[in-house]
Amino acid sequence: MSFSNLVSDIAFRDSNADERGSTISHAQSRAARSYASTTATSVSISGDISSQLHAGYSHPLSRSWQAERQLTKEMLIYPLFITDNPDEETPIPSLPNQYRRGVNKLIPFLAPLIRKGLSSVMLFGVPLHPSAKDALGTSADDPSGPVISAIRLLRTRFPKLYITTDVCLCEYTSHGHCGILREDGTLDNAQSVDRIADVALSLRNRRRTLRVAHRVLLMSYSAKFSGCLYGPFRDAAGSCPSFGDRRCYQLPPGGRGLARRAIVRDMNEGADIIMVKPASSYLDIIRDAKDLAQDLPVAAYQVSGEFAMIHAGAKAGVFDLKSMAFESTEGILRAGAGIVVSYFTPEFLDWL
Ligand SMILES: NCC(=O)CCC(=O)O
Ligand SMILES: [Zn+2]
Ligand SMILES: [Zn+2]
Repeated sequence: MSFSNLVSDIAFRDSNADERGSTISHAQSRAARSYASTTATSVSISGDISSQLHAGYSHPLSRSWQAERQLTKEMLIYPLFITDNPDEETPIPSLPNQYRRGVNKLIPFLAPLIRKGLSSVMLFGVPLHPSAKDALGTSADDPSGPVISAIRLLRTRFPKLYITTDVCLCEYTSHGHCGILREDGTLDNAQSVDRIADVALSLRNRRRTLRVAHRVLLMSYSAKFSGCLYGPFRDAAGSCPSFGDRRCYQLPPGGRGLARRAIVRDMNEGADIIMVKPASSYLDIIRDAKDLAQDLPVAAYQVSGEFAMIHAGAKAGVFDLKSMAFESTEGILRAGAGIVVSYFTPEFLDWL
């Protein structure tokens, strides 16, 4: 009889001990309870089993072993806002410690972070000149625009830095929506997808297709929910819609089924990474993504509103900033993410 058979046999006998009388030893009974409590939830167990869990949290190391995944520096992607004014460095009021920077400010800012272990950034373009915005988001693929200039610079100066770029039109459209609109103000999906694909190609220096451009990894914002949590980002990026909202092209917060369908669709279309955003209010969706896309890394974007809330809570004395930053991130990892896009990245590089 194998050990597990033996234990399950004991577990069975123990669970019926009240009626039949038990002859098993205390130690056996504990093993049996432990087995039963993890595998046979329908079996009711009498007696005090709480103390046997204590070993798991009585020591910092045994506590750390309880996590399937520990946060490491490599999991973090740091979002950056790049403006078209090369010398700019302006704090973003609603996004504590975050700045809009021009390309001339990037190297001095990033060099110390890279020394501390920063491995990846996500670039967002923030054109400040009103002339940079039109209905089609024409400047999104301007070769002299801020993002493409920043990519060139970072490639040269930090060859090991993993550069990711947001591909969207909202920073470049006069109406602030993420795609191309029809005359009645609704989103023209087919035209938008074509345009966004062109922008993606331009970020990869006009290779024929992204797939031909080897080593381009496609991270899909598969499960992007509409809602309140993007507010500070829109301040930062100047991408607030001038009318309406994004509810017709981002998921409704209650729409778990739609999110699951979007994840499966994107997986079938060849996404390399599935992203869920926001993160903390959508932990079930992160878990869904990990279950549905088992062979793909899952990323979670702890968005600007989540970051701002944690700062606001800490400032109000509700909790300690560092403890809360870790706790929220642990929740995101526990849900299933292996990559976290986070404005806390510079702090984590110090804390980890
Ligand atoms: N594509 C970028 C966003 O959707 C905004 C994220 C944020 O609010 O930080
Ligand atoms: Zn966006
Ligand atoms: Zn957008």
